[in-house]
Amino acid sequence: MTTATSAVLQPAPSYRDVPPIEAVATPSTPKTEPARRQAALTLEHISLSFGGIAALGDVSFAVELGEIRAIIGPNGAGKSSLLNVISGIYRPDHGHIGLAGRDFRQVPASKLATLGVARTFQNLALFSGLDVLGNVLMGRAALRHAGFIGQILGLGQARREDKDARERAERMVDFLDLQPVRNRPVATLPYGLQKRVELARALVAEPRILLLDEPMAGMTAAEKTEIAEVIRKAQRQFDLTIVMIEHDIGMVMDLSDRVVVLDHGRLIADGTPQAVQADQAVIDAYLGVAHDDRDGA
Ligand SMILES: Nc1ncnc2c1ncn2[C@@H]1O[C@H](COP(=O)(O)OP(=O)(O)OP(=O)(O)O)[C@@H](O)[C@H]1O
Repeated sequence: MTTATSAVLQPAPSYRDVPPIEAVATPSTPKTEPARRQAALTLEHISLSFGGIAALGDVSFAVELGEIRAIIGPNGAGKSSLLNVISGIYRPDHGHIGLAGRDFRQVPASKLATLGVARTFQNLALFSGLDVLGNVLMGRAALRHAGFIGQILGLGQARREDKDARERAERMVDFLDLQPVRNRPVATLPYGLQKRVELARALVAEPRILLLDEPMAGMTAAEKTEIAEVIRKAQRQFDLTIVMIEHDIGMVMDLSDRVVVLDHGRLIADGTPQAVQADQAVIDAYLGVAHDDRDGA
C-alpha cells in the first residue's frame, strides 16, 4: 500500500449510453436509488472453500457498467478464486452471481462468450504454434454458429463466419498495433507483446465485461505503462466493464474507478482508490497485522 501514495488518479469515466443490462435486484444494487448506475455484475454472499480452507467468505459487491474495478489483496487473499467464480470455473458453496440480466449459482463457463464475458489469464494461455492473427482468430471460435461439419466442408454459413471473423481479427490486430507482427509465431514475441495478443484475443469476442488476471505480471515498467494505456483505450473504445486482478498497486490506483480489497477471503474494503489506500484495515492487511475479527474467516 505504501507504494501507492504517489499514484495519480484518473477521473472516473462519464456515463456512456451503452445498451443496459438489466440489473439483478440485490440489497447492494437497489434499482430505486437514482444516483447508482446499473450493475454489469453482482456478487452476492459468495463463499468457496477447498477442503478445510475457506478461499472466499461471504463476498458481496456490484460492478457498475463501464467501470474499471480492481480486485487487490495480499497473496492467498482469494482474488483468483473470485475471478474463477465469476468466469464459471468454480461453483461457489454459497451465493449468486448476477450477469447479463441473469442470476447464476454457477456461471456456465462454456457460455461465457455468449454472455458477453471474456478473460485473460495470469499465465499466458496462447497457442504457441499459431501466429498472432491465428491466436486472435481463436477468440471468435466460441461465437461461431456453423457446425463442425459445415466448417470442414466450407459451407455457406461457415464461409461467411470465417470471413467475418478474419475481418474482426484484423481490425483488432490493428487496434492493438500488432500489425507489424501479425504473421509471427507468438512464441517468438517478447512477453509484453504476447500479453497484448492475449488481450486482442479476448477483445475480438466483443465482450461487455473483460476479466483481466494480472495483466501486468512479469512486465517491465515501460511495458506496464504501455499496457495500461491499451486497457484504457479499449475500455473507452468498446464501452467495456473491466474487472482486473493486479499486484502493481500504483497501476491499480492509476487505472481503477473503484477497488475491492480481499484479505483471508473476506472483503475488507470497496471504494475509490483514494478511500481504499487510506483505509486502516487495508493498510493493516498489507502490513500483515492480525485482527481478532478476521480470525474466524
Ligand atoms: N484449487 C485449489 N485447491 C486448494 N486450495 C486452493 C485452490 N485454489 C486456491 N486455494 C487456496 O485458497 C486460498 C485463496 O487462493 P487464491 O489463489 O484465490 O488467492 P490469490 O489472492 O489469488 O493469491 P495470489 O495473489 O497468491 O495469486 C489460498 O489459501 C489458496 O491456497
